[in-house]
Amino acid sequence: MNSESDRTANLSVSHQSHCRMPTRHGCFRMHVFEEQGSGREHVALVMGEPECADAVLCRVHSECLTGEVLGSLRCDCGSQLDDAMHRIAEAGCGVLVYLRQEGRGIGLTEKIRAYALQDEGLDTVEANERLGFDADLRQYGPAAEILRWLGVSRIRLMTNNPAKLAALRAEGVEVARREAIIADPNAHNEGYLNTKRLRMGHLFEPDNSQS
Ligand SMILES: Nc1nc2c(ncn2[C@@H]2O[C@H](COP(=O)(O)OP(=O)(O)OP(=O)(O)O)[C@@H](O)[C@H]2O)c(=O)[nH]1
Ligand SMILES: [Zn+2]
Repeated sequence: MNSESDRTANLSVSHQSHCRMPTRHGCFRMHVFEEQGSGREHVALVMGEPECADAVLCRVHSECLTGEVLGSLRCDCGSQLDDAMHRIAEAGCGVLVYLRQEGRGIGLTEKIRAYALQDEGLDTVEANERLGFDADLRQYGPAAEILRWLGVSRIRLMTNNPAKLAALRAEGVEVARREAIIADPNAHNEGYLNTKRLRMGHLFEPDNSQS
């Protein structure tokens, strides 16, 4: 790992605090980072010694209060988060970066407005556009900085989202491999998952791939 001053030069996130975090998946180290400007508090959950490992198992996950806290079945976020933590614990080493960019970056209020529009028949992309937003406003610079702070440069990324893969690579993270992270569909999220596949290019085949 680089020195503290090397690791914090020109960063838009700054490390705030850390602790031991026992979970039902195992015991992680939890780090909190504050993003300058927005004040968003991003999280990293770390298991093992990822700075010593090659191609660290990694999930970069965006906040979804409804799916993760309330058990909403409108999306697949809750089960993806669970699966990612389980897989990192099974590997004994890995990093979960949890980014506070709710609703693909539009925030909770607007996401719930978008859900209401989806109940009227719009799909998830159309609903964002009707509200005056692009389909996806998320940024992955903070995730790349957090990984660098942790001393992680090469990862195996658990995702189905090729845009996330490309964005992390553009931010300087070396993604050695993509690993699929597929949740079981249900009657409430089938349409959403289809839109992600057809309009947002998400890959839902179980095979892992290089790209
Ligand atoms: N605006 C909006 N955001 C949504 C909607 N459903 C889920 N989200 C948000 O979408 C984000 C998760 O994005 P997903 O597209 O499900 O997954 P991903 O992280 O891009 O891709 P994976 O790595 O494959 O999971 C979270 O921030 C959710 O709050 C929706 O209908 N509208
Ligand atoms: Zn969700």
